[in-house]
Amino acid sequence: MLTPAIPTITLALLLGIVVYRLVFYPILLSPLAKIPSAHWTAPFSRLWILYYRSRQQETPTVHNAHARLGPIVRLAPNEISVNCVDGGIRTIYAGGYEKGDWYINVFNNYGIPPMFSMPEHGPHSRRRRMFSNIYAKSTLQNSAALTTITKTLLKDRLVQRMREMSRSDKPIEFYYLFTAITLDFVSAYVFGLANASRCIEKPDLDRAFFEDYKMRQPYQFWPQEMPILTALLERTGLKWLIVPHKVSSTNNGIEAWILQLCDQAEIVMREADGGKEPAKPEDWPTVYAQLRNALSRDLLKQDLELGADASVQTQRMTKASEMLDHTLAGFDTSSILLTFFAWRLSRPENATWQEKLRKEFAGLTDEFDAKAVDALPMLHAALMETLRLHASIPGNQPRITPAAATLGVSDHAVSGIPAGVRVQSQAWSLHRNPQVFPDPEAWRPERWLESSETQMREMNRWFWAFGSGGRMCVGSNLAMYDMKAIIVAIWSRFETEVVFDEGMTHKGGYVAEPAGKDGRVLELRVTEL
Ligand code: HEM
Repeated sequence: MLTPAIPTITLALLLGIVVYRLVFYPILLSPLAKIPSAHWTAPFSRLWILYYRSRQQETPTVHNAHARLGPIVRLAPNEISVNCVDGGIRTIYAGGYEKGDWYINVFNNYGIPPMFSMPEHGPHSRRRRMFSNIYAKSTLQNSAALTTITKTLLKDRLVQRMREMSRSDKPIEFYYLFTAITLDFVSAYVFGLANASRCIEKPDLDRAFFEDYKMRQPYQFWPQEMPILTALLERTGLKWLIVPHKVSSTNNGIEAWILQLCDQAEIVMREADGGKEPAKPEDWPTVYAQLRNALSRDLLKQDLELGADASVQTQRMTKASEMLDHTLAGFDTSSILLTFFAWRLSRPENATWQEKLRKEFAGLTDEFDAKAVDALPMLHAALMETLRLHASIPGNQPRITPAAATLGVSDHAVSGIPAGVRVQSQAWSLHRNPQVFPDPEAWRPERWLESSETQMREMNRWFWAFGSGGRMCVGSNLAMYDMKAIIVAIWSRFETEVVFDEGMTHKGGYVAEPAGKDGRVLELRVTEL
């Protein structure tokens, strides 16, 4: 008599637990239940936000949710977005919330995480300290090698290339021009000028590489948001159902290329170990060398644990993983930003800004004096305004809450948020707060020149193009250095006007390149002055 009742009771109990866990708790009892939901399904399902993530439309969708519901919104049962400084980015990012698995599921080059995706503080900050000196503003501005790199790349290569192109009377596609020059630039600092890419001299090849590189982006959704399903399909040989083979072969190609650049840099270093420094300082692989020397101090310890050969191989791949990240992060972000800068500057309504900048550049006694370029107020204002409206990483930067977190603006703060909640902020929304940036959709560099001291302080607190805290962009000074140098080189010699700009809206994902239309992005007519 008792036997049939036991499975029924067990089933009822299990059902009860499932209903409690998936419905009652998240909708009514969870501390997150106090947070307004971006969609009515958000308290019990991730499907709504996953849909927008899969279509690279998360950034505008979350932005609209904040505009409707305020600075803290719930995106899914265990996910929230926060759009404020106090109780928001200061608590989460300056407060050192950890990164979780979202980054490592994609940024795991050669199966080894670079510092960008390291989930934990300890290893991350050890690695990060290795780079603080070579990316410091004063190091960059005082580096004779970097000055030579800048002159060679801009004066000898970029300007020459633009001269040839402008003579043909055809408009120039600026997005691909910028991907080429920024890749050449960052790879020259990382690997040395002689070993760096030379894309600006062969832009068609660069375009093919870059299109392949970008083609991978929409597929990052799967490992990042659905890691278990992706791993399962990978194990059963069915991953091609969600990620085409071409994505893996492109990834392998990029990894092979960076490994080759690392091996070339290693030869330079070994020669230097043997007393033969490169004849030209600009050929020194600055970033590679820094990491190599710092890591080699750990080598002895690893030798004991792994055996000498295995540890040499691990170090080789560790260096390649880190260098791949710096090279790709460096050129992708800067080229997006420069493209939006060129667009804004070349539009008829901003013609006066082109004039103002040209006048400012004419006052330079040496266009390659990095300190003087950095101090130009109009250039700085125009770049800051472009970073505000067109941040290259405007999308969510997820972190994981510690236990008993409190988030949100003081009188509406939500406390008792449990550990393990995915929390994120986005530059797109922080940069469009009308109280801080009046008329937020307008490109008005004047706001960085004419605002009161109090207003300027507030603008700087909300400015988040490079993130903040211990995980803030390590290359922000290099980015400002190379973008400013490129702008001066171009607009002190050429005038630009828009021919085609129908593609100049942002994609809505984590990295937000221009959407483009029919393979065209931003075509400008260029006239040499
Ligand atoms: C306009 C140019 C750039 C922008 C807007 C930008 C933006 C950012 C942002 C927002 C982050 C934090 C991302 C997150 O936590 O999800 C980041 C991190 C990073 N960026 Fe940049 N970046 C730029 C240029 C560069 C350059 C030139 C380099 C070259 C070295 C670089 C290397 C890195 C690295 C290695 C990290 C990870 C830092 C860490 O985890 O400690 N970035 N960047």
